[in-house]
Amino acid sequence: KKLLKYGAQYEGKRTDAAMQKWRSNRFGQFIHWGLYAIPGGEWKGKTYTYAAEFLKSSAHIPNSTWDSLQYQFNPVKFDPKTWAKMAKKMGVKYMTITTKHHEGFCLWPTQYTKFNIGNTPYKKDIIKALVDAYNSEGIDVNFYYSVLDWHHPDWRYDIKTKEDSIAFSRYLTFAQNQLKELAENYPSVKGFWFDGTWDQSIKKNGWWTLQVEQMLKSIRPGVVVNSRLRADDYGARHFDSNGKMMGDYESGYERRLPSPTDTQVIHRDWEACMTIPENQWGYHKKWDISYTKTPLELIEMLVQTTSLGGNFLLNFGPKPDGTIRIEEQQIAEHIGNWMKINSAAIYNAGHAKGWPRQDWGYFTQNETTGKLYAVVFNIPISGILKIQTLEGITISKASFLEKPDVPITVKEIAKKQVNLYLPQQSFSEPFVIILDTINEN
Ligand SMILES: C#C[C@@H]1N[C@@H](C)[C@@H](O)[C@H]1O
Repeated sequence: KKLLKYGAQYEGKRTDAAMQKWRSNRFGQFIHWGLYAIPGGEWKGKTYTYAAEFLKSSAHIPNSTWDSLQYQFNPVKFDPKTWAKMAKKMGVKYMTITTKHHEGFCLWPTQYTKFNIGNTPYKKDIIKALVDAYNSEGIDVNFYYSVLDWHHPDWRYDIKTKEDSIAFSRYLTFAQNQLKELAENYPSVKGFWFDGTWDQSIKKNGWWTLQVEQMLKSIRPGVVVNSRLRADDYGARHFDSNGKMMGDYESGYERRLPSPTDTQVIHRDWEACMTIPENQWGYHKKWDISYTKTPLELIEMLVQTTSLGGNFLLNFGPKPDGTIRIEEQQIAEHIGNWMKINSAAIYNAGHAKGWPRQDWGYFTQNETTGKLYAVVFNIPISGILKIQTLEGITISKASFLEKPDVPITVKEIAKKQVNLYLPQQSFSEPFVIILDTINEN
């Protein structure tokens, strides 16, 4: 066991109201928007297949060229209320917006660099507009902030010389000032989602990552900070050198989920962030440049995440004109229609202790009422859902969340073995069954 100054500051899940709200939200919308939306993955007539928000590096574009995109940024069709209403209908309870991505362009009128929305034809504070619009729909807003900054002259990937060290300390002061500005100027912010913290320069400055977390929590008590910010005394990230998670939730699941049987994750708060295309966070002109996930695949990811006690953050990459591309709108609508009927199995729900992943789907359980849900994705040919119950637990009743009056026959066929007999009908969407249980223990 190492003595750490910059390791995990506490163990176990936070139980305060702000964290309970963050946890109960379960389903969030990620938004990646910046100058990279303008070229949309294409440069000088060539299409780049790598992530569109990385086009600057994929196409080896110098800062002088890339940064001049700011003079073209003018999302004339941007209406934050339209985005917020779409998000509300989709059923998200929170949204995480890129205040500054790796390109270093800031969507708020920061006083610490001119490379911001104020110096574009659009001029207006996009962060404030989004915070106000989403909050008025009852949706919490978190800020994504990239510590990695391709634009800033004092950014360093590693600290090799005295000059590096002097420059990088200037950069850390700049970044901390920006974060202070974000925490102070947008008081309703509920969380900070850090990215771009994988380089040696940050690993060698773990002290700064703790200092930033403590600063944010002193300015905004209750604010939630992801594990990805943190490096400890030895440069260990997410988990300190003693294996303890740093920050308030684990944010290592990017474009992947834990395996459905990986019950390690249920012991901590965690979030998976997910792209709809294979690997595009920012807007790419060619939607079909890679596989794009269907609404049903995304709904299953949301349910699988909930069943393992995590949050699911689904990404949208708005167009340079400020509209949401039609493919994303259609997916949002499909998911929203499903959530309208089934959100009881998601909101304030989590891992159903002792009820493992089934071939036909997942269990989730309401954190407050203990109500147990079975979310069915794969109906067996037999039409029988087989459930292995816990010792001393029997299922007394099963009913469809959507149509409670349609009976589902329940039959205990052996000790701890129950059959649910589904009605002979076809289902075109995943559905939720409420399970009433009796505890004979
Ligand atoms: C790599 C990388 C970044 N991390 C994701 C959350 C996106 O911001 C992507 O650009």
